[in-house]
Amino acid sequence: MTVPEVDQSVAAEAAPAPVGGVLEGVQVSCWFGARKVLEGVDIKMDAGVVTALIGPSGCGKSTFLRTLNRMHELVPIATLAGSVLLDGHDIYGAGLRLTEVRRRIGMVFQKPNPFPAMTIADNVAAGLRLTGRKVRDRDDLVETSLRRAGLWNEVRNRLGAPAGGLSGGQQQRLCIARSLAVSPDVLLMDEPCSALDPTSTRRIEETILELKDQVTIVIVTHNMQQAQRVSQHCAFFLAAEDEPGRVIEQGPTEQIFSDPHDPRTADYVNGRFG
Ligand SMILES: Nc1ncnc2c1ncn2[C@@H]1O[C@H](COP(=O)(O)OP(=O)(O)OP(=O)(O)O)[C@@H](O)[C@H]1O
Repeated sequence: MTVPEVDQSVAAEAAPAPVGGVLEGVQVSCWFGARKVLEGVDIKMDAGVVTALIGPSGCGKSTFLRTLNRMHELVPIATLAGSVLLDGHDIYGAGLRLTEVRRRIGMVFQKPNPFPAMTIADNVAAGLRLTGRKVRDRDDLVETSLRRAGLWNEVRNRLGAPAGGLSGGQQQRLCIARSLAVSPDVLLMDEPCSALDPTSTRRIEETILELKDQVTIVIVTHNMQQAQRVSQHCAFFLAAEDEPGRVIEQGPTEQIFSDPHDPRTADYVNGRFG
């Protein structure tokens, strides 16, 4: 029996275009007080692509991530140069309000941070209140968001129970659902699995891959296997002694891991330091 060939052009046409924002850091430099910690970072984070930020501790990955939804400025001594564009509009410019920036560019943190005494359903809807959004069918939004975060089947019968009763991995997926409920264009994830066991980690990674074409994802990770499993674009950050961090190399994840151009990238991805 012959196996029919797949017409790639038809398959490509049939696949829906990825949804999500295009986020671009342009010559981003950061300071804490007089200390410069990041130098001239240029990274384009495309829709339909998971971008991984990798590099040893202290090289500025989280700082860069926090510039991407204006969380960097929450630190009183923090300053920034350069620009961050969301679909071509500067998120630091006058045209975009801060609440709109934070709605369109969500963040998931290292440690799951649901409101523990609040119900599971209320946690999902909490972002609506914070961003001043109204929805016609709250129950539908709760279900859709939990489904997108891969948590629905596990919690559908206890939506009124407190979120504090969920496992760590479930709490992290609840936080992802809470972020998704306000329809962000971009989801920033700062080591989202570092507090989780391997099974929960795999579940989050599956969720990331399921969401890839629905929202642009940028993830900071120390786990090289994770970067390879979930990302398609990868940027390697490094800070030399007493120097600010910078991007040494970036490109398709496969190339960064199999054929890095810079010997420092090769040393890092092969575990020779960091
Ligand atoms: N709130 C802050 N005040 C002063 N310095 C800070 C602050 N946050 C970060 N830094 C400094 O900025 C530099 C970059 O830190 P950052 O957390 O961005 O690095 P990182 O690559 O994300 O590290 P890790 O992988 O350990 O999280 C470090 O030298 C750090 O000490």
